Amino acid sequence: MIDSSSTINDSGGDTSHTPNINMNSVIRPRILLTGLRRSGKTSIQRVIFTKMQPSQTQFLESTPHLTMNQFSCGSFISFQVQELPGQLQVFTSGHNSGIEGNGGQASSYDDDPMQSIISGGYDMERLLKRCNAVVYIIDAQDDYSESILRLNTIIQLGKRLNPRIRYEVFIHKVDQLSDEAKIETQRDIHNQVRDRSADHVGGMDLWSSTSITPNSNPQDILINFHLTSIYDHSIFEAFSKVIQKLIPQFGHLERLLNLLLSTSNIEQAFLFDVQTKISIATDSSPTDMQMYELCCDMIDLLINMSEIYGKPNKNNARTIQDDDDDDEEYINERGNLNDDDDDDENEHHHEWNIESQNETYNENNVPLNEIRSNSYVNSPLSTTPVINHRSAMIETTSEPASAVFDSMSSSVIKLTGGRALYLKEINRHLALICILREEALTRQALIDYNVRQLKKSIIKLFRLNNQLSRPPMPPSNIVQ
Ligand SMILES: Nc1nc2c(ncn2[C@@H]2O[C@H](COP(=O)(O)OP(=O)(O)OP(=O)(O)O)[C@@H](O)[C@H]2O)c(=O)[nH]1
Repeated sequence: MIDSSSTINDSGGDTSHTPNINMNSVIRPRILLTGLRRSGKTSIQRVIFTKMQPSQTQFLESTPHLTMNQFSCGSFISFQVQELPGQLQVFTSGHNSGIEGNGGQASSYDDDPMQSIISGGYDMERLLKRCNAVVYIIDAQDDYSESILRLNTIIQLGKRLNPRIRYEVFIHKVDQLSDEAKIETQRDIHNQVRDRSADHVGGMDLWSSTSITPNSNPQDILINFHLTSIYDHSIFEAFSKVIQKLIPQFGHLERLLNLLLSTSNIEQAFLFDVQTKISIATDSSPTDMQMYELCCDMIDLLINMSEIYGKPNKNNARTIQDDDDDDEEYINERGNLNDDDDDDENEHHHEWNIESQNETYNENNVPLNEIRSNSYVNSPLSTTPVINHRSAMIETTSEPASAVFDSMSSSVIKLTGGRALYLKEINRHLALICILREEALTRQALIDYNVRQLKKSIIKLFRLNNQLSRPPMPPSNIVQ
């Protein structure tokens, strides 16, 4: 996805807009991603959003400047990730409300067009005022006392400027730690952050109301700790939790999934963004990490099998303009419901029933005619990070949404141990994955029906949201 219309100023905020891109009207939560240098900030983004192999991240170079990526999943979720470089001195002594310098590294940027930003300092106050969540990365393999000090400084500043910020602390690179060491490290970091926070308020322990389970009192600090690594699914799960808390519709989605569970004899349900494998919603039961991993593997399996054995659907030949259009068609055209009935049959036979068409593809497997007519880059549906005009500050990649994930995509996998996984496409970017007992599949027609109703409800929910977030159109009879 990417919105190529905005530029960011030294504080990372939007400063200009082009009028014709829908995404500008969509609420876009901001995540400030920070931590000491080499803690793993860039690696996390690359692994989640650009499918970089974890082992490749060791060749990443240090990020010298503030970067901003904008992401969206379907027409549903859109958010910005601002990565604050680790090597910068965020707070200089005697001035704790802004970033004054760059920790003595200005000289290395003397010829850099970004110099004014670096030497002029990032406006930390503005960054914190405008962000919804701070994701703070602590390298668990390193001595983390300095990192905790810095986190605490940010928390104190944020508490004053924007008490509603959520702090999501990723205790990162735990792949090298034993299970006991992980728990011990988490406890130690939690205690240190709490103790330092208590020091700052004159010994008063705000943490009695702080949280791992955040309290609703706006004066409280909303802080959560996650054990993460790019070498397993923990980073996807942790980032999913961050995103879920920022999605205004999450409560509605959770209720819809709960309803599906209770009516269809399903144990757990996830709504996944297929491209990133971020789960944007789950039912309210506790997440089973093993099942979460199986769901991620199921997405990979389905996409890989479809790419090998499937062919792009004829329906995909039309240009990708907006999922809203797709959604409307889905709701309005009985034909699509019939397609779903075909899907059900497809599930039984595990076929990748995608019709062929004559198209030219680029190296990313994107039909060229689609690129010409409406680039994925500007599609509000794509998950692809898009570059901004201020290219020195904006990271970009161009991974298109999968050309083979469409309304025909569905699968049922029976696991050993009597359980099964059930996957169904919701829209071009979202998949519903359910975990259920194999016996529940004897009533698969009921499940299919309920899933179709769920799909319609989700599409309507987000259509409504999009309508509400768009500025009202001026009456057509007014001459401007
Ligand atoms: N073992 C392990 N190494 C990791 C993990 N995540 C990142 N790394 C490694 O940590 C190193 C630093 O990663 P980066 O992503 O460049 O760190 P950064 O925070 O962006 O660094 P700066 O740009 O300098 O602030 C790389 O060698 C990564 O391969 C992880 O989960 N486990």
